[in-house]
Amino acid sequence: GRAFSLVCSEQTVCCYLFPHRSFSHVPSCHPRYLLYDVNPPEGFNLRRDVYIRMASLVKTLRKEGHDWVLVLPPWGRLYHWQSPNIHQIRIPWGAFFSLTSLQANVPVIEYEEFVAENGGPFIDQVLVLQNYAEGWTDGKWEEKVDERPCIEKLMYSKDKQGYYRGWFWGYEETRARNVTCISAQGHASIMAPVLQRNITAISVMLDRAETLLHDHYAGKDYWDTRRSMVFAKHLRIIGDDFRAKYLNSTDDRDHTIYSEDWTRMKAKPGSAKGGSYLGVHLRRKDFIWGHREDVPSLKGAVKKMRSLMKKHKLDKVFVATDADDEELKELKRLLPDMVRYEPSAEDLELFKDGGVAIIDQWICAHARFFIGTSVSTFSFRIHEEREILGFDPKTTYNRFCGDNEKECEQPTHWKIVY
Ligand SMILES: C[C@@H]1O[C@H](OP(=O)(O)OP(=O)(O)OC[C@H]2O[C@@H](n3cnc4c(=O)[nH]c(N)nc43)[C@H](O)[C@@H]2O)[C@@H](O)[C@H](O)[C@@H]1O
Repeated sequence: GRAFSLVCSEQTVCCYLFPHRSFSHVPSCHPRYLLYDVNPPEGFNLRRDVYIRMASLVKTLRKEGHDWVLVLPPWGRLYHWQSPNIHQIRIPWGAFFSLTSLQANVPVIEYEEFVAENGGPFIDQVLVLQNYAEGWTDGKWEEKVDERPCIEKLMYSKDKQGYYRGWFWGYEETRARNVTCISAQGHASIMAPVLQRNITAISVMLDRAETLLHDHYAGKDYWDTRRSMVFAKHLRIIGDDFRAKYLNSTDDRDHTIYSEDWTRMKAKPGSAKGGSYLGVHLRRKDFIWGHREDVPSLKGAVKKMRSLMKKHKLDKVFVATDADDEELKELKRLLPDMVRYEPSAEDLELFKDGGVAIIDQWICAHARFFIGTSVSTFSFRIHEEREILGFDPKTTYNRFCGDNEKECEQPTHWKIVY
């Protein structure tokens, strides 16, 4: 009321007295926190894509002069991370990515830092994003966002104290003060006015954040964020050692010098030569269960690998795959000379399934020639990594074709915008 307005006429006094409140008539005392989560079945590499959308939203909010910080959603409970007996929840981003690199793009903090700064595990407002129940009106696409009744059953429930409990990345003590549903159709930054209007909430979480589209796919902002997603150094070292030991590949020899500081990394397209091996990402499991037309049989894939090795005069092949034991046995029989990164039990425990996936991606990214799997985001992230390293696009944007696929369209080349 009026008393507040009088005391709070100056920002310093106001923030000292009421550190956790925002006021419309003075600049915010506190940064505001944007948290987010993604639909549970989505995998690691699609989640990396959603991060780019959220970073873009935070940039938009900050451009408008508001102090927002992005809170990194801890990794865990991923459907594809099935290695038994290892603890795979509440994994901080620092286990997989270089935090200083991320921070050079947009202010980010780990979830546990948020809890410490925020004075407890409370999220003021959860907005569950959903589509419009009525679909597109008149079949016309338009950007819009509105508070609407929840279409699906809420994954949050109210406790006795009136707080909402939910998954919250495996942090059982985390609670939300309020949960509402929002129908949203459009790019990530359509949320900016909604977040700004809702001025009393210091922390806002967008659930089902994948509902929002990229602000500008493959534009400068996209690439800045993508380039800032530098893999954690301890994982790159494992990948580099493996390359040197089993694939005779080093950065000096193969012209893949990497700068820790991504803002200085600007390799000329075609400058990278890559190690003298064929890099392969062969996605199996849920990609073959549906008998998809664009995914090859093991026999078909091996035939293609052999022909590429011959064509590019490569005597080694490195294979990254999520094939199950039975398929792996078959693959070893068909391709006895393939090289794979197979972590020891200790390494798996240390790096987890996510770290092992990154090591596989890093090794594929340094191959002289790469071939991946149709529409797999795992393969797409390798394309981007190779683009950053400066490979000729011809050696990167390749995918396997299904055994009976008629029109086997190859992946699109997305050039970096610096
Ligand atoms: C059908 C869709 O497929 C999408 O998968 P897709 O884009 O390939 O790629 P991702 O979103 O990364 O999900 C696939 C996951 O499977 C494991 N995986 C796949 N290939 C490899 C590999 O070569 N090496 C290692 N170490 N691990 C691999 C890894 O955990 C990876 O994150 C999913 O994101 C969606 O949830 C959905 O299931």
